[in-house]
Amino acid sequence: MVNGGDVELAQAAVLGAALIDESLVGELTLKVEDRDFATPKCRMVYQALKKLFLAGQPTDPVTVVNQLSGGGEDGWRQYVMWAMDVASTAVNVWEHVRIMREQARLCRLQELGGRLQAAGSLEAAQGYIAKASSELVDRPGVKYVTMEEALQDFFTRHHERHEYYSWPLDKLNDRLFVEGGDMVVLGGYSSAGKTALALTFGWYLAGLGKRVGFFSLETGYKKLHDRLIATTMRMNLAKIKRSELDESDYQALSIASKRLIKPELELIEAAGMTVADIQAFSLSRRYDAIFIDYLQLIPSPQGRSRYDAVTDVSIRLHQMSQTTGIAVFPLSQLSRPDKDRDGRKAPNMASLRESGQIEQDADVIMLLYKEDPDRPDSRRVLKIAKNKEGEVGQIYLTFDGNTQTFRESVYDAPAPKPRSEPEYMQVKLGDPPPEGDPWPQQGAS
Ligand SMILES: Nc1ncnc2c1ncn2[C@@H]1O[C@H](COP(=O)(O)OP(=O)(O)OP(=O)(O)O)[C@@H](O)[C@H]1O
Repeated sequence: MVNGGDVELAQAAVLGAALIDESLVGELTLKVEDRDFATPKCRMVYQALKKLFLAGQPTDPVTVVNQLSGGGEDGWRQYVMWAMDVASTAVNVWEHVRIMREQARLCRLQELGGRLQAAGSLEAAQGYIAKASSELVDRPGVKYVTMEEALQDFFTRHHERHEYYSWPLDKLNDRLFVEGGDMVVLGGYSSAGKTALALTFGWYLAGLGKRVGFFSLETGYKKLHDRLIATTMRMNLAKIKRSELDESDYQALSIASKRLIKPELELIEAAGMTVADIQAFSLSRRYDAIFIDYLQLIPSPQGRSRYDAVTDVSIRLHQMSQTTGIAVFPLSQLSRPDKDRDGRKAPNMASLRESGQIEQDADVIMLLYKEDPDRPDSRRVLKIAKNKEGEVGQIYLTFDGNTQTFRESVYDAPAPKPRSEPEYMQVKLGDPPPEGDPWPQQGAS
């Protein structure tokens, strides 16, 4: 038999850790089920924590005791204090979760054993044995559905129009079916405008009511916010940078201030953050979508080579999107292509720098590049290079660097390739005139 005192100890250590370190609660709610707590009392505390967390309220000891006791004093305070005492720190919480889960499973098996002993028929005994075997193979976190459950879920899901993430570009709305749990990579060469475009996307999603985190591993929040003001207010970025705003600018900002502070977009200075840090922070801030600028800057413990490190980060980001249900938008640098004869070779998925793993993990890959690499004001091409749920293709965008603003180009086709010299000049001196001379001499019949 599992010792009752030991069982309660591991559970109390887990609950105590969550009470000591509030940032753990999000991850616990995803990884720990109610049934992992064998004791009803511990389960109640866990349910109270979850309820508060999901309602966006604090999960500190005072709030939790209040939630449990409904304002009246009935012993919960002593229990909560004791649990925090048992844990003392949150450092070993995942080891305690493992012990607690094993003990809970053993308790369930022992209970089934008792029922088996008292079974009144062979059929009932077989039922208990089947349950016990599924307890033994059942792994926490493995989700599975039968065809019957899947069909029921299908009807529920498609009864109403499914809401996918929206984009500020109509042509993306036509092609992409992105939802929570997807990983969408935005790749581009340096200065192509990845950050500017990602900020535009993040701002737009936040405006639609999503909670969005923008993790920048390369830029401070002030620079990002200057850009956001330029694009949302259509103000000249250089003017903002030089602090040359005039009276009318301040007036416009003051009129727009409500609109500027409403979106739930947060800018995070994330230099040095690992994927685990980003995940824990995102869960504690309850983000629906996160942008990460940019993937190659995320440190990895698997740092033997750049290839290993980037591969590891990509796998972890993918796991994070899948296990948390957060839509993850990592930005990625591209390696320079060999130019083709026109000097315009477009990037492809192989250009995603340093690891082919990114290509494997992403649900959608968009690549942003200048149509004419030699012109700063060139149109941008947004190439949908991978789209698991829809069509690939490309979209032409104009980019106004002054206001950091992207728009769909009216001319929806590649620009004509420049010719180094007019065709007629390419006829070498001494060659016979081309047939059907398109530039006949004046007066010739
Ligand atoms: N005041 C300005 N006027 C015009 N263009 C500007 C101004 N400030 C920045 N730009 C342009 O805006 C673009 C911003 O690019 P952005 O930083 O978003 O690119 P990126 O792809 O994220 O690059 P990196 O990977 O180097 O961070 C650049 O092309 C830059 O030249």
